[in-house]
Amino acid sequence: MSNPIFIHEDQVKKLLNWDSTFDAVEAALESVYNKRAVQSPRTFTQSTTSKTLLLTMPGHLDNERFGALGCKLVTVAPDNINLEHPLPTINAQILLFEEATGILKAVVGGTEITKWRTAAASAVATKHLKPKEFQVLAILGAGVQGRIHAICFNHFYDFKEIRIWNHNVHKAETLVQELNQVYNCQKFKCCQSNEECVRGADVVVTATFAKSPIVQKEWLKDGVHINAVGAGLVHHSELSESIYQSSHVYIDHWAGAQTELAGLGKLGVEFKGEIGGVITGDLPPPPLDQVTVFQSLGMAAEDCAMARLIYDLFIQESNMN
Ligand SMILES: NC(=O)c1ccc[n+]([C@@H]2O[C@H](COP(=O)([O-])OP(=O)(O)OC[C@H]3O[C@@H](n4cnc5c(N)ncnc54)[C@H](O)[C@@H]3O)[C@@H](O)[C@H]2O)c1
Ligand SMILES: O=C(O)[C@@H]1CCCCN1
Repeated sequence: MSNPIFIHEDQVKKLLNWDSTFDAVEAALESVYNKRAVQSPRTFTQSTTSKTLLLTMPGHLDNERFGALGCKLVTVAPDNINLEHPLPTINAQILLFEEATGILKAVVGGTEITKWRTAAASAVATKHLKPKEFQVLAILGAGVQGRIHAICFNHFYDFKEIRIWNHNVHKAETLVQELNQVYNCQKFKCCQSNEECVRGADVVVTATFAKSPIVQKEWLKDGVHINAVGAGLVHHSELSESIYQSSHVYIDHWAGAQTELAGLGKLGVEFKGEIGGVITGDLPPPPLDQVTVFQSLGMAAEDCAMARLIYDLFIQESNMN
């Protein structure tokens, strides 16, 4: 019996690319809708001696290119950001099993994967819910997810302006400076307020730990698409109740939404369906002038698909050397 291989974060980073990530995440979302994926409910274990939360996310995906049996172990430690030498808030590992024997075949660094697949899920949802060209992107939150969404959406779209706001403005300023330098442009702009950031935007991304709404309905342009990323058991409050009640809200998976977004159900919010149904064409996207929301929770199937992708690329590369 061979030992599992370890694919470390720095190796994962070198193997990741946006187009394959997009394909893997799209396949995962579609497979969940088509019942070709199994995702047992994720568990949440709260440390009693710190703010750290440990989640287990088991899943199986039946897909020729991205099929896998795995489990992501992921921690959320919001105070990591305040350390003298800040660490990422979200850290993960993905265990990948041989399907027939159940033997552990790889431990794949899951922190970069979590970053990339979450931004890619927003890009997949945006593409299918609003198939058109955009001018202005607004990103609320300049943390790990805010940054990777800016990079991902800049890769897939030709935005004229990408605005970034953070409740601690200095962080948004630093990120904007970095991105304008990396891409040798001036399209990244720092906003002093969330309202200034959102007004007139065609696409909005919320990626914060906000515990009260940071986007109000009256700021929204007709036909805007919102990717609400910071959500889950802990809170689901980045958008005002009236946005949830008046727009077309899609989710990544029903089972997760029923438990982790039960609060929205109690407010009378009706989800239009899983984004996978829009990908397959079973659910037609709403008219382009309607406000759409992709309420992202994150799924084990996405992580399994990504771990399989990275595993295959790693083996391919090892065989060439
Ligand atoms: N849907 C998914 O699949 C998925 C995946 C990963 C992360 N997330 C969620 O995305 C969010 C951001 O994660 P991250 O990794 O970027 O974290 P991060 O710590 O790197 O960034 C969080 C940002 O939110 C800001 N923030 C903190 N408290 C705030 C508040 N009260 N109001 C407004 N802004 C506030 C911080 O200044 C920081 O810039 C979290 O809610 C996380 O749970 C979702
Ligand atoms: O789907 C995920 O991987 C993350 C884990 C942390 C909480 C939010 N969702």
